[in-house]
Order: sequence, then structure tokens, then C-alpha cells
Amino acid sequence: MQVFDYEDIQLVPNKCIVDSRSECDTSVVFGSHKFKLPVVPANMQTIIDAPLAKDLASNGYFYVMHRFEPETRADFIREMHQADLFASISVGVKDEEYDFIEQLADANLQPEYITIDIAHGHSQRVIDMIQHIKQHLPESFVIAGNVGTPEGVRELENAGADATKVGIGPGKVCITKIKTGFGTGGWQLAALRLCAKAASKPIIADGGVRTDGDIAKSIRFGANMIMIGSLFAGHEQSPGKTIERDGELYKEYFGSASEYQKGAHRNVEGKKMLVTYKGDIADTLVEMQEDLQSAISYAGGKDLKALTKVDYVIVKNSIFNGDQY
Ligand SMILES: NC(=O)C1=CN([C@@H]2O[C@H](COP(=O)(O)OP(=O)(O)OC[C@H]3O[C@@H](n4cnc5c(N)ncnc54)[C@H](OP(=O)(O)O)[C@@H]3O)[C@@H](O)[C@H]2O)C=CC1
Ligand SMILES: Nc1nc2c(ncn2[C@@H]2O[C@H](COP(=O)(O)O)[C@@H](O)[C@H]2O)c(=O)[nH]1
Repeated sequence: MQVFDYEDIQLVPNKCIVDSRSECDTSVVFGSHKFKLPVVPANMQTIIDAPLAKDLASNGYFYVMHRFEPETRADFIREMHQADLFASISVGVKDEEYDFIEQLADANLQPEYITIDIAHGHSQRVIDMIQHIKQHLPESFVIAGNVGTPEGVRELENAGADATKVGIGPGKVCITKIKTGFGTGGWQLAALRLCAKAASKPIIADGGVRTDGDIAKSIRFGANMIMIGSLFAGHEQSPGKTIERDGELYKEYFGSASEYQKGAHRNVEGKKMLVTYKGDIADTLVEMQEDLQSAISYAGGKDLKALTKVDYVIVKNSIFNGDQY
């Protein structure tokens, strides 16, 4: 099997067909909505909170709320719907989550998107949860994961998932690869390619994106949406704690399976790091859009479809060639 990751690949340009990059359309239809970008901040407690979710939804971006304040989720759905915004929540697979889905159905609270957020998503418990959601909240678009194999994608799709999320261990604050020896860390892009070939429904690439160019590469290798943590961690709106060190500002970014999230050192597969403060998230989203528009123009097209067909080369010794970004 040929394996590679983001930094091992370069996309090959085609003749440009636009007069300005602004002509290139980065929008994507995902589920029942159209979004400005095929990018979503990770459903982690230091990346997204309710105010940022509202801000993103109001401005045409996709979001997935995390599941780590479970008692707030029903009110969150109500508030989003009262504001005429879509609701996108996360659930786990423990017994109380089954009750929660039934409570939502009883209260006629149907979120537009539900993400089943589990480290090892290729499991019977996730399959059962997909079916439970489909039984009680049939209109919700179900995203299930995470998986790292074509078999995982097929089984979750066959169980009724509307999209699957690919990525076991490529994340910046992930230590799964070190603690267990398993995952797609180091070959996430190749795993995405294998999974996308097996998929008959949309795929979310999750983890390992380090530069805006990696968004274009994810689309080339089959992603319909790209979930990103670390690149979104350092903003004014990021819920992580702001820390000052030697006159410089940083934001905390920790893993959902870290002891900081769990409050205990049990089955820890995540760590904490500081990310340089970056200011307003709106500026980062605009820059991502500009970079993706530019990528589309290099692909010789006018929309995201053009990126799915470009040639690529595997670059020896990584594209950075020793440079720091
Ligand atoms: N994308 C990734 O690479 C990874 C992401 N994460 C993130 O960390 C958070 C916590 O994830 P997770 O631990 O799944 O959620 P939970 O802590 O909610 O665990 C869900 C259930 O699955 C069980 N479980 C967890 N891992 C396994 C496993 N490997 N084999 C069998 N059963 C398992 C747990 O039991 P028990 O704890 O008793 O085993 C628990 O009952 C999530 O937000 C997830 O996205 C974590 C690791 C990798
Ligand atoms: N192995 C772990 N993976 C985790 C943990 N918390 C989150 N995640 C995954 O990382 C991505 C974000 O990756 P990034 O490279 O963009 O920073 C996130 O969406 C999860 O899938 C964890 O504790 N352990």
C-alpha cells in the first residue's frame, strides 16, 4: 500500500480559466445547508462554544458543537432554532446518550446535524447509536466516526450514517499513535484516499491539517468537509484559556481524551499545548477562503470540483524541504 501524508504531496497546476481568484467558488452543500467553506472547527471544548457556534452559523459556516457540557445541549438546540439557525450537536454512546436522543424526540427538538463523536468509531456501539438516532430523529443528518479504514466507512454508512469522519490519531494534541501504536497518524492523507474510494456518502477528513494548502489536498483525496482543531485554537473567540508568557499571548488547546478534559488520568490519549494568539477568527476564515480560491485557480477550475481531479506528485523529503512555515 502506498502511504503518504499532507507534507509528502504537491498538487500539479492546470491552465487557469479565471481572470481573478475572486471568481472561484469555495462553497459546499453538506446535508441540508450550503456553507461558504468546506471547513469546520473541531468539536472540542477549547475550539468551539455556543457563542462561536452562533457566530459561525450566522455567517454561513458549518460548525459542530462539542458534547462535553451534555446538560446544555437541549437548550442550545432551542436557542439556535429560535434564532432561525441550524443546530449541530455531538453525542457519545453511553446509556444516558440513548435517553438524551429520546428526550429530544419527545420534546420535538430535532437538530439538523448530530455527530457521534467516538475515538474508535468502527464499533457496534456506534452502529447501534446511528440506528437509534435514525429511529427517533429521522430528519437529523448523522455524522459518525471516527474511522480509519474503508471497512469502517462502509459499516457506518450501511448502518444509516449520512457522512463518516475519517482520522484516528493524526491530531495535533493526539497521543493515540504513541500510546497504542494504532491509527492514521503520519498517513492520514493516504487513509482518507482509501476511505473516500469506499464511500458512497460524504466524508469528513479529521485531524492533521497544518496549513491552508492541506485543505485543498484533503479535497483532492476525497474529503467533502475538513475538520480542523489546531489552526482554529488561537483566536480571540476560541474558548481555550488565554495565557500570557514573556509578554506574548497564547491560547490553551487540549485533547478531548486528555486529562484536562477528563479531569482524571484514565485512558488518556490526548495532551495540552499552547497555541500562539492569532486575533479574530473571521480573519483566519477569510484567509482560508482566499487560499482555497487560489488553489481552485491553480487546479484550472472555478469551484471545488476542479480540485478533485488534479494530478499530484509525491515529493521526496517533504514539501517543506527543511523550511519552517
Ligand atoms: N480522532 C481521534 O483520533 C481520537 C479522538 N478522541 C476524542 O476523545 C474523546 C473521547 O473519546 P472516547 O474515549 O471514544 O469517548 P468516551 O470517553 O465517551 O467513551 C465512549 C465509550 O466507548 C468506550 N471506549 C472508548 N474507547 C474504546 C476502545 N478503544 N475500545 C472499546 N471501547 C472504547 C468507553 O469505555 P471505556 O472508557 O471504559 O473504555 C466508553 O464507554 C472524543 O471526543 C474523541 O473524538 C480520542 C482519541 C482518538
Ligand atoms: N487522539 C486524540 N485525538 C483527538 C483528541 N482530541 C481531539 N482529537 C482529534 O483531533 C482532531 C483535531 O486535529 P488537529 O490536527 O486539527 O488539531 C479533532 O477533530 C479530533 O478528531 C485526543 O485527546 N486524542
